[in-house]
Amino acid sequence: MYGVWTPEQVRAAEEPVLARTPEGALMRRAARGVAQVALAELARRTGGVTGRRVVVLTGAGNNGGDGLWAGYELRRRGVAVTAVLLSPDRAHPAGLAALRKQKGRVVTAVEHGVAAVDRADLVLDAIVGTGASGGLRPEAATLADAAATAGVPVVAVDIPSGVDPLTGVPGERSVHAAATVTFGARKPVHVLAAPRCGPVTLVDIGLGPELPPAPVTVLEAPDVGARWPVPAPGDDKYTQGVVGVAAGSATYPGAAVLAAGAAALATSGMVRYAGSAADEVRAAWPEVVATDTVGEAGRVQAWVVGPGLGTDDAGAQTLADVLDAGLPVLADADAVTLLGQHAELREKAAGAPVLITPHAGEFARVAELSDDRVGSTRRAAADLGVTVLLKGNATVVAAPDGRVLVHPAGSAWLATAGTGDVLSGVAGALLAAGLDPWWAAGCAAFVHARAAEIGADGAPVPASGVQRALPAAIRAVREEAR
Ligand SMILES: NC(=O)C1=CN([C@@H]2O[C@H](COP(=O)(O)OP(=O)(O)OC[C@H]3O[C@@H](n4cnc5c(N)ncnc54)[C@H](OP(=O)(O)O)[C@@H]3O)[C@@H](O)[C@H]2O)[C@@H](O)CC1
Ligand SMILES: [K+]
Repeated sequence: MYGVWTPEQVRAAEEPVLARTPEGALMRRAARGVAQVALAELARRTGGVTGRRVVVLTGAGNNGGDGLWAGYELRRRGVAVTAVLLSPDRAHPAGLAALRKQKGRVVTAVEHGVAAVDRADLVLDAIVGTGASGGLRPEAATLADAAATAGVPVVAVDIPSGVDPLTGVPGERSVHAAATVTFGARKPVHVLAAPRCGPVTLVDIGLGPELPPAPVTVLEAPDVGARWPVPAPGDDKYTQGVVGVAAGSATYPGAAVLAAGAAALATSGMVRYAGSAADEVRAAWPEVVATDTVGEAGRVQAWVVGPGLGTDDAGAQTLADVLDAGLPVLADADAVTLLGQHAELREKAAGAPVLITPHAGEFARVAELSDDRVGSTRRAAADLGVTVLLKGNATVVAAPDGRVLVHPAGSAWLATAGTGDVLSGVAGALLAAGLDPWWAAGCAAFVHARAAEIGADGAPVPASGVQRALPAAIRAVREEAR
């Protein structure tokens, strides 16, 4: 796992390090990291570096300074470097002088910049970094658009300019980077807007000891694989955790089949189903023990409730029954809507080991959702007293105690109907196996995304295909944990 820090925390950590290092040393280190990545990209894409053309889009702040110093490093390796200065009077003086001394070309008129970008092999985006506010200004946007139109790859310095460093929300016009080089610590934009950043390289500038505990964690395959519940020699079907699934209806049996099947594939204990889609569930998953009501279901260690449940009185009663059982609960879809509608259900859930898994629309029924998805999810978890998993391009999970994780989107394959039902079955199975809701949510989101990638394999995949790929995904993360 690795941590993510806010731009403010990174700036605070930089201060003491800047104070004890010679002037400019941090920036030089950052710039060398940028140059290394740029050289590797040039070599990979064009087969060489000498004489290749790199354009540095240069803003007025220290991000522009990084770019100019990176340009200087590239000149020393024989690269033809042109810096386009967006604020000529405020360009970083030492960086500019160094680049000029190495005979780098410097232009200030936007049309000259556009012409240079058109002919470039690579563009360095040093327009703006953590000091950004709002989308790109018109001149910067014209240059970024020119790179996109000409199909010239962009390496972003620290962050893709025009994308909010804290929320990852792109401004109206912003940079699409092929790769990003960041310094000191990863920032939220790198995981919330991963597709905008491309692969992110982290350059160590010695901030480690100055950083507070990470406010946001990102899980990696070994974290998930090591925690995935598998039977030990003494286990039987009960000791591994029995999942109860209260989902689906005669009108929507599919949700029940997807959730119950996913639960059956996620861990090897036992799955019980309670609801009006019992026949369909039995037909698809003969190993699932199906009954009509929660009361008849027999003992379980955790409940999955909500997908396809309906939001009428019967649905509310089912949710109340499940919450009254005093077991870990995964509440998704209609169960989230019901929590939004009924204060007494929210009271039952508060403080219990409950995980809710809303998409943005459902989230807005239980809490306020702003552009700051991490902040919104953290607040919702604290206010509701339950763990919250907010679905979306990047998944955000927050526990009431303040722990937050983000699962960066690797692909968009999961944006299809029914995949949420699969996720709920997987997360419910992990709750039944004894994982705490935050870990259950993080591990389920990880494996779910991996299953989508495996299932898709370059072509759209329906939810049942994601479900079928679960064993391969679990196998892969367990393998990576070895
Ligand atoms: N501290 C250090 O030693 C180290 C710092 N490091 C580097 O410094 C970066 C932070 O530098 P920073 O604080 O100078 O701010 P920065 O991101 O360059 O932006 C400010 C400038 O951008 C402008 N601007 C704002 N919004 C804009 C927009 N939407 N579109 C266009 N322009 C916009 C704004 O203009 P103004 O509002 O003043 O007119 C202002 O001039 C950090 O990301 C990292 O790269 C590394 O070298 C490691 C060592
Ligand atoms: K940038």
